[in-house]
Amino acid sequence: MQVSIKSYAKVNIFLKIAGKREDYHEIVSRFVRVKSLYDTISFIPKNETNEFNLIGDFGCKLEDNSIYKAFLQLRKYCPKIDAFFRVYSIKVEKNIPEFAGLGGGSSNAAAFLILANKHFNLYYKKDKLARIAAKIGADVPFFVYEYDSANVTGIGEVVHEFKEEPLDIEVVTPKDIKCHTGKIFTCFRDDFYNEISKEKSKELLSMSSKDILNKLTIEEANDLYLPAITQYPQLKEYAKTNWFFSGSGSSFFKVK
Ligand SMILES: C[C@](O)(CO)[C@H](O)COP(=O)(O)OP(=O)(O)OC[C@H]1O[C@@H](n2ccc(N)nc2=O)[C@H](O)[C@@H]1O
Ligand SMILES: Nc1ncnc2c1ncn2[C@@H]1O[C@H](COP(=O)(O)OP(=O)(O)OP(=O)(O)O)[C@@H](O)[C@H]1O
Repeated sequence: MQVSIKSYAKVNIFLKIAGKREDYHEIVSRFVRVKSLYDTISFIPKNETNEFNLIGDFGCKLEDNSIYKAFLQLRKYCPKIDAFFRVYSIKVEKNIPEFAGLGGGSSNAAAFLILANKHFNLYYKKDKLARIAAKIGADVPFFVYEYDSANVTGIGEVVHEFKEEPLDIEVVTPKDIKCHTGKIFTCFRDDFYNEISKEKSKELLSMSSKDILNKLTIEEANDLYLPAITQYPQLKEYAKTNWFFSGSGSSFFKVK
């Protein structure tokens, strides 16, 4: 029986804004998993609390943890998991930095859903898991599909695999800069708002990640880069030739 799973980080090869939806923004993006950077999530048969018990180095309260949110969502469909997680704990070996644009929290939630789906023999198809995932966070459906590379649109709920050669990605995360996604989107909305055209979206979604990175500058590839350096000017010290910016930051990446 499988009791542990790798929970990979992602980078956004490009990230453009296509519109607004209530407090959120619709995105057009290529997500690529970083195979060298992952957390490990395990179900372990020891829990002295008789409550849901999450062990790991997190910077947030249990109620805010994406894994706990995933548990609450899944429990609606499968109440028996409640009794199981009073006896078992969830242990997370955390390597993906937080507030880094690498989707760590979202990846952990998806990994929990995938592992639970196997462990409890639920046989939920990916589309059903992705619908549950969308209730937890914008980036969670991408991670549920386990694609190495995918085009992601809507608020993150539309995920299509993009078949391309595997990419070896190097990531640098500034240690002292924690980028708050909401703050950066607000800055984008107030001072940088611009929507990508349908033609440009189509073009980018059809290009390989390597071609996109050869063609675009860091500012062109990621609409959140200028708002991010406006909010966190220290980021500029990390901007180097041929490096790109992931999500709402703070991580930079390049393809090796
Ligand atoms: C920008 C990306 O990193 C791209 O991968 C993600 O879409 C961000 O996803 P995330 O960190 O899971 O973001 P959330 O925690 O859901 O949202 C934090 C805040 O960012 C803003 N937000 C987030 C995602 C989105 N598509 N539009 C937004 O405007 C919202 O104000 C939201 O309240
Ligand atoms: N399982 C988790 N692992 C890491 N952070 C989590 C988790 N659950 C909730 N969080 C919280 O989510 C917030 C953002 O962290 P996270 O690493 O998910 O996002 P991020 O680096 O901004 O990624 P992205 O913007 O690409 O989604 C922080 O407040 C963090 O404490």
